[in-house]
Amino acid sequence: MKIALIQMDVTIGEPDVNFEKAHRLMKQAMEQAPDIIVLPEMWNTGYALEIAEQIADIDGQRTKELFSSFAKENNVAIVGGSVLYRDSQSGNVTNTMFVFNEHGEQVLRYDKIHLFRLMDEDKFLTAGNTFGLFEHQGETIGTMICYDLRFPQLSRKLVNQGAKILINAAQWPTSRVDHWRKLLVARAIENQSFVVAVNRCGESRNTSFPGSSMVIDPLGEILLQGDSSEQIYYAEIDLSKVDDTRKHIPVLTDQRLDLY
Ligand SMILES: NC(=O)CCC(=O)C(=O)O
Repeated sequence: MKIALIQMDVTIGEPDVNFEKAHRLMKQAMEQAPDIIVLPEMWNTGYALEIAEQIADIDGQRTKELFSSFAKENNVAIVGGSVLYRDSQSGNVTNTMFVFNEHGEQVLRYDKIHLFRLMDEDKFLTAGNTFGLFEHQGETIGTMICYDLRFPQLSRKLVNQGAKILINAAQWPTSRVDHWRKLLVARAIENQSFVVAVNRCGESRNTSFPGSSMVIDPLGEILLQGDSSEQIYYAEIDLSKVDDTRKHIPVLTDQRLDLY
């Protein structure tokens, strides 16, 4: 399975600029014919949460149109990072990931379940209540958005439901990049899963973002470590490595779910 990681800079509060860029980078990513494209967190607007009502994608219309047509035309699945989304009925604003399969069909909507207070998400956004899981080429993939990474219970839940790859889409600042790297490796080792993590790069409102997108294998080996520039990275994933690792040390089988 070949995965393209789109590590993009995001222009805060400017959906038109970000849509144009995401589309351009997605087209560029197709030059190496990936099976899946992954975008970072809230790539449509950045954290301009105080004007969320004006700039959020209403009912995800624009995002869904782009992903559906692109996926179908290019025969590629899209894990759409996340977008700032506004529901036209309830008015609720969410940090929402859409996944489209290679036929252009939506296969997942996941609203971030852990809102990050340090960046005021709790003041402006509504948290989701469901999990990020979808099937691709007969395999189960689990998804998380940024801060979700700090909750090992969530990734274990996704893995217990069959995930062999955990994807995290993020806007994780440079000041805590050390946590980012260590937690990603920990999630891969403890769950004996591939971890594919796509972070934004660049700077917004005096906060810098390190890029540092990563791909880690089920033994915790780092297969890809991004730098801080706008880039598309590629990783080939051999899922038999997950089965081999889980056979060698059967952590999932040995869980005491009767006790915890
Ligand atoms: N966008 C986020 O959820 C950021 C999470 C973060 O920075 C962290 O330290 O956790």
